[in-house]
Amino acid sequence: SASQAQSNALVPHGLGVVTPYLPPSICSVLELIEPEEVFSGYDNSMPDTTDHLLSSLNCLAGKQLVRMVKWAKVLPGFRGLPIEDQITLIQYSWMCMLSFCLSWRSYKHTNGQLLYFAPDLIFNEERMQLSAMYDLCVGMRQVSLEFVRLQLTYDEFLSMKVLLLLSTVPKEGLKSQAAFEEMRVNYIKELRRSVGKATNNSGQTWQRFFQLTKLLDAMHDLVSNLLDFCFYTFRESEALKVEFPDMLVEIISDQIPKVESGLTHTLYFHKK
Ligand SMILES: Cc1noc(COc2cccc(F)c2F)c1-c1ccc(CNS(=O)(=O)C2(C)CC2)cc1
Repeated sequence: SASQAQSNALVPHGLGVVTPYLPPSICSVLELIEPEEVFSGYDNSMPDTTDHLLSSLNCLAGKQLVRMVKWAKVLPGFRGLPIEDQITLIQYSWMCMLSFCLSWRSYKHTNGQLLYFAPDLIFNEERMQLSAMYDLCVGMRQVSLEFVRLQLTYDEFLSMKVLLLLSTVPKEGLKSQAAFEEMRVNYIKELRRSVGKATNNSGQTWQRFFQLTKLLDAMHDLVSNLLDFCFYTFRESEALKVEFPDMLVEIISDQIPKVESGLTHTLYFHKK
């Protein structure tokens, strides 16, 4: 059996004492491949204007997307999916992933008080008002405050983030639905392990797992409003003087027709 093979795969070293070889755990790989924080390059000396704020958010999103694609390519199990499915999953989940990472940074750096888009682009109440998406910012801050209430751990965050990558699929199914479902089940197990660690495998484990999967479901409702705002801003970008980097233009142009013709399907953990 695999575990027998594992225990036989003893690694001899200098002292003649052998230690059993154990492959790195999934959560240690997720910690290793997590991208560094990105600076937005926002010119904080300039007065805040709506178009300057939104254009800077877009520039930041473009940089974060480049890192997200690099991250996905080394994400355990993702490379095994057909390239078309890899592209589809990133295209459908990018807003959800960026938002979830925003919530984590806001939780870690500001305890859910501010929206920590980047070290040089932090939204306080005033910038949220000026951004023309106050309600969306408040919604995001609520997610951050939920992380504070739950004292979300890094390992729980990392496995939840992979589950968000694997939560929006084409209605007609992926090219390799079986490979996708196997990967998704593995990361649900990984989340379960992270929750077990966070609760010392007490009776609280299942209650916490329930709360975290409820939180994942809630992300989709917020993100669908964000996407509406995104598509509107994208269509009116000339008139609104909001710049979109090429990376974003490409991904949004592809995504709009699919979302608006109802071709996407979100996998919820709980019934509505
Ligand atoms: C970067 C980045 N870090 O998190 C997020 C997502 O979270 C939110 C983004 C804005 C307001 C919120 F309340 C959010 F929660 C992004 C991000 C930035 C730009 C775009 C595309 N542009 S856009 O039209 O959607 C817009 C938002 C600039 C107006 C998409 C994501």
